[in-house]
Parts: sequence; structure tokens; C-alpha cells
Amino acid sequence: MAVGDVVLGANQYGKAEVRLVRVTRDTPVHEIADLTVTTQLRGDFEACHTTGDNAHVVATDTQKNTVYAFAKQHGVGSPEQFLLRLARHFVDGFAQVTGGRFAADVHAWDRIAVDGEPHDHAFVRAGRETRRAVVLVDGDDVQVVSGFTGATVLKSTGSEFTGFPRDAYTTLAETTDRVLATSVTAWWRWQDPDVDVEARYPVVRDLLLTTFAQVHSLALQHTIFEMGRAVLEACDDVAEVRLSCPNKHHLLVDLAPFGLDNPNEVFHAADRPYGLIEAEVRREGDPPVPHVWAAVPGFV
Ligand SMILES: O=c1[nH]c(=O)c2[nH]c(=O)[nH]c2[nH]1
Repeated sequence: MAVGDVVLGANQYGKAEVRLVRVTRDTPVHEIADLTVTTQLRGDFEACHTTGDNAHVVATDTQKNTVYAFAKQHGVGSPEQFLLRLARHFVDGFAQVTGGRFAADVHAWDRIAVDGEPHDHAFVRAGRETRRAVVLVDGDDVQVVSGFTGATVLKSTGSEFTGFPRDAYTTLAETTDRVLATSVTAWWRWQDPDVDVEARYPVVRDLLLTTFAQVHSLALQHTIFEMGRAVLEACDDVAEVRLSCPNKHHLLVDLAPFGLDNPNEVFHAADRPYGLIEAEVRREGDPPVPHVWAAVPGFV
């Protein structure tokens, strides 16, 4: 090689940000592990870069499949253990792989508390939601609207979606047991602007989340209506509720090509596209207040 020739320097490659959700459902008390995993292999990949010879290239798709298959076969455990197992697999299994970088972000979930007890299969992402408030004044008309955004919740069972029409473009399978997850944005308008909001905000928030946990969901639409209904039935001081909920799809990974079954245990947590389910829930006969909702963000 002559001085001045172009050569390949440091390189690594792999699959970035594999969104893995592993549900352990051996007992009615489910556990969830939620990770974003990145694998990057290092080794003898010169020929691929310089001549297009892929004989050494462990496809990034294979790396992704390995993440999901290992989650099924071995569980996740600590992220360090999980990454070490992956690393050993690639380094020991492929002569051209001499090392790599393996990384994971762990997304923590708490159990939703229902009547003070941790729920078996309903979870809320650790970290609080963002509380929001809007006050609208027009002369003597004073309106107070409270709400929150970013309360991410998940049920690992107790959710189905069946009975929808099928046409030439329908491929979605009906399911009587799926993961249901969403990030709740909720707004509610108080009857009286002088409400003791510090006392009442947590009551409404908890009702929304415990109803998510407890309703056996027939669709996200059904769940959010029940969440709004629970608030209106329990809280005379709330005039109406609006909910905006992305359906954070958890797609069952097909592990059959690797000889593994997958009875609702290993999921790809897709970030987009997502269903966006929005509804207003109010008492029949109450006059609508479009000027108030025009001033509140985030509802189509
Ligand atoms: O709860 C759901 N509602 C839908 O409208 C819908 N559409 C879809 O594809 N999956 C779901 N899930």
C-alpha cells in the first residue's frame, strides 16, 4: 500500500435503540423489564467497507433478533448481565467479531396503587407527570382548567381489541390479551374557579390512573371514556374531562423463526406511528364551552 492511499480507520456497527419490553407472567403478579438496547460489533469488517464483501457482516437485523430472542430465553435480569450475555454470544460465536460496545437504557416502572395496594399488572412510568393549569378570564367569566401530560401507563394484561371491521386493507389480528400502554394527557374544567385545587388535583389524577388500571379494556377508546366517567361520577366539582392518549403499540415479536414461542412475553415497543385516541367526557345537557377548550393545548 502506497503512502497516501485511503484506508479504513476505526469502525463499529450494529443495531441502535432496540426497544425491548419483556413481561414475566409466570404468576398473576407480572414483572416488566423495559430497555432500549444498542449493540455495536467491532472486529474484522475491513472487506465490507472496502470491497462490499459482506461475508463477515452479522446483519444488524440479526443483532436485533438476538436481543429479543435472548430476552425470551434467558430473561433480562440486570442490564449489565443482559449486555454481557449478548457480548459473549457475538464474540464467541463469530470469529471475525473481536469485541464491541453494548449499551442499554433502562426505563423504570412503578406499580399503579389501587386502594393503597400495588396493582398486579398495571404500571406507571417512574417520574411524575407534568402538571398543567390554564386560567381564562373574560370580564366576570373565570374558568380554571387543570390537567397533566406525560403520565405513561401500561397494562401487561386486561386489554383486548376485537370486533373491528375488516376490509381489503386490514391486517391487524384480533386479540383478547395484549399490552395496552399510553401516555395520558388529561384536562378537566372545574365547576368553580375557587376550588381547593391542591386537595382536589391528586384525587382526579389518581382516579384517572386507577381506572386505567382497573378497567378491563376493550379498546383504548373504551378505557379513556371510563377514565373520564369515573371522574365525573366521583367529582361533582369537575364539569368535564378531556383526554388525549397515544396508543403506544407493543408489537409481539415473532420468535417462531428461532424455534421459540412468545406467549405475550417479548414485545417491540414501537414509537411511531401510533394511534391517537382523544375524547371529551361530559354530563348530558351541560352547555358546551368551546371558548375554554380553544385556549387549552393538545386536543384536536
Ligand atoms: O384500542 C385501540 N383502538 C383502535 O382504534 C385501534 N386501532 C388499531 O389498529 N389498534 C387499536 N387499538
